Amino acid sequence: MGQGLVGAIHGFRETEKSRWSEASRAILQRVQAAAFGPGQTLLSSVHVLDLEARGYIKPHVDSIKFCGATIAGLSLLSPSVMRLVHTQDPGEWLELLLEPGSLYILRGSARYDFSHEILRDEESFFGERRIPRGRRISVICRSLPEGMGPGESGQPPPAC
Ligand SMILES: O=C(O)CCC(=O)C(=O)O
Ligand SMILES: [Fe+2]
Repeated sequence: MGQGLVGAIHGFRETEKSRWSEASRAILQRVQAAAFGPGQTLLSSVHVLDLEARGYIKPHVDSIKFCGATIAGLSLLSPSVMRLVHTQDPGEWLELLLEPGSLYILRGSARYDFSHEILRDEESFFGERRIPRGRRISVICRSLPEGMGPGESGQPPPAC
């Protein structure tokens, strides 16, 4: 696990999955086509995170050692709010409403210069709108760090 994430996620279980049904593979291929460039190699397994209704993710930047330039996450079941905050200027922030079935893509400045977090139920508002949190499952694809071949990732982190 990347150092950035230790202790960042509360109320969860997770797995790394590399074998998928044909139907799921078709969906993952759409995610990959939308989010990743032809020059990007993906981590060999996909990260599946199951957050309970009271679970949440504290602000963090995914490890630059274990994860490359792009993070793409498919959200399932409960809607949630993801907040991005600039690491050098906390006054610069934005929130994303992650509807079930939606895909977010963090790359460029959003990947490196902003932390991301998933708000806990008590704080789960999108603007004025209350977004009650239930169980949420996310399916997260990440690229490998630049210059790292698929066989060189060492211990694949359960999460970045
Ligand atoms: O659940 C998500 O969509 C994000 C998870 C996350 O930030 C992480 O595993 O690093
Ligand atoms: Fe993350």
